[in-house]
Amino acid sequence: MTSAATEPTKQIPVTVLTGYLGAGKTTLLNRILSENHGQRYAVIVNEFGEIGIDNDLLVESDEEIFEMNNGCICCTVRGDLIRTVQNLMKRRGSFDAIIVETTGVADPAPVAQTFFMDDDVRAASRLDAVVAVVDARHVLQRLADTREAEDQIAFADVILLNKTDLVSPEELAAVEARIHKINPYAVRHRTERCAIDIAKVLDRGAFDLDRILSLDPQFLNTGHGHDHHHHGHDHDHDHHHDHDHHHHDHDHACGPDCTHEHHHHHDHDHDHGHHAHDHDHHHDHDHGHDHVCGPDCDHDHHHHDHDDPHSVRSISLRAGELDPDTFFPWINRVTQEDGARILRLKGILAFRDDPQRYVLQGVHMIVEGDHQRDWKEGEPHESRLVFIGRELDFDALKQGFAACAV
Ligand SMILES: Nc1nc2c(ncn2[C@@H]2O[C@H](COP(=O)(O)OP(=O)(O)OP(=O)(O)O)[C@@H](O)[C@H]2O)c(=O)[nH]1
Repeated sequence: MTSAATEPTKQIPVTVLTGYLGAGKTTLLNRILSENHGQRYAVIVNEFGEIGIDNDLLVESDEEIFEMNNGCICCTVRGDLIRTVQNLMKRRGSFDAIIVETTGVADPAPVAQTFFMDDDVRAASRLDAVVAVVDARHVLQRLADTREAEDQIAFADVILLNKTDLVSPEELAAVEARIHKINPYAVRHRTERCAIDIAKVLDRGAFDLDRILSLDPQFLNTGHGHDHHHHGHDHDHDHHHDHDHHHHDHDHACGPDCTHEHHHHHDHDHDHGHHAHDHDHHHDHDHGHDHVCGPDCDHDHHHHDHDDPHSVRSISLRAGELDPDTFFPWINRVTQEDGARILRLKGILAFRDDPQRYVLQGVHMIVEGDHQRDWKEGEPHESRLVFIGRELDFDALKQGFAACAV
């Protein structure tokens, strides 16, 4: 094990975990956190959507989890990420490696760039690999209707072709061929539920700056536009947004009317060795739909243009206890009828007379759920459900969910 005390100049390896919504990033992270590998990881998670469900879906572990909960990744990820990493660097020696889980709709390039932009961060850390988890079942669809899915694959050093159980061998071969065409350089592994030897994912020393510069000559050039159109592949995407990530400064602040909430890292109490993940979110969660920056916000909203009905948006619903006899028929109907538009759904649910928390997860029409753990003493029996998708009927979802409350 490495510690800053013995090797002060050792750079901390950073793994950036990417992959589209629902591909299996959290599943992989949970494997990493559960495995007995003798390493200590600092994990930074960033999620799309306002209520901190992802953190609740992580296994309880000794690891420290820093959550950057920004509904709109394009606004704040880099400033927040730099601050988070800078803070981490002050406590070097208490962990061996950093894992950054990006939100499913993120282009991984700005996240990776962060580790080259800031001098302190660059001196203290080294980008080890960009690992992309790919949903074998849905990836062809995603490549057709988003550009982030392709960016994620193009930037990856290691690709886990996951959910192999949901496709036929022929479909799998077609998906592999497509991925190879986008990125012939990445090491590919086929996985089911991200089952893989962790050594194949972490500490690979795989990030290849030369290759990235050939994809994106501006990668290190933080003052200029970040032009992704260099992949040299024959994709026919309609690039309707301009990828000028670099207009942001590192430390930009939103305008006075911006309703974003910043600084959401919950530094899980480290003094007790084992952290009670009490998820004490000190930000209020009263957002309804995705918040929108104010008129003075100078951010580029290319990732999700809030006015574009086709862009990816999320809604967070809350209720108390639910009646399972109403809820399950409703959610089945919603996912069957609207499944095509639902990129992702996640819920932590309280059912009437049920001593356990129930976790519900879905990607399009595939939905699964299970009890997670007992409700803790004094923990409010609250239900939270997040939908992320395109052209969702927010009012209908709201009403439908409300009707399931006891
Ligand atoms: N059938 C099947 N389901 C899987 C596999 N891997 C993950 N899942 C399920 O797919 C859903 C999404 O997995 P997550 O690990 O939460 O995906 P994610 O990429 O973290 O999702 P976001 O954070 O929302 O982007 C969950 O219900 C998983 O249980 C797999 O190999 N096969």
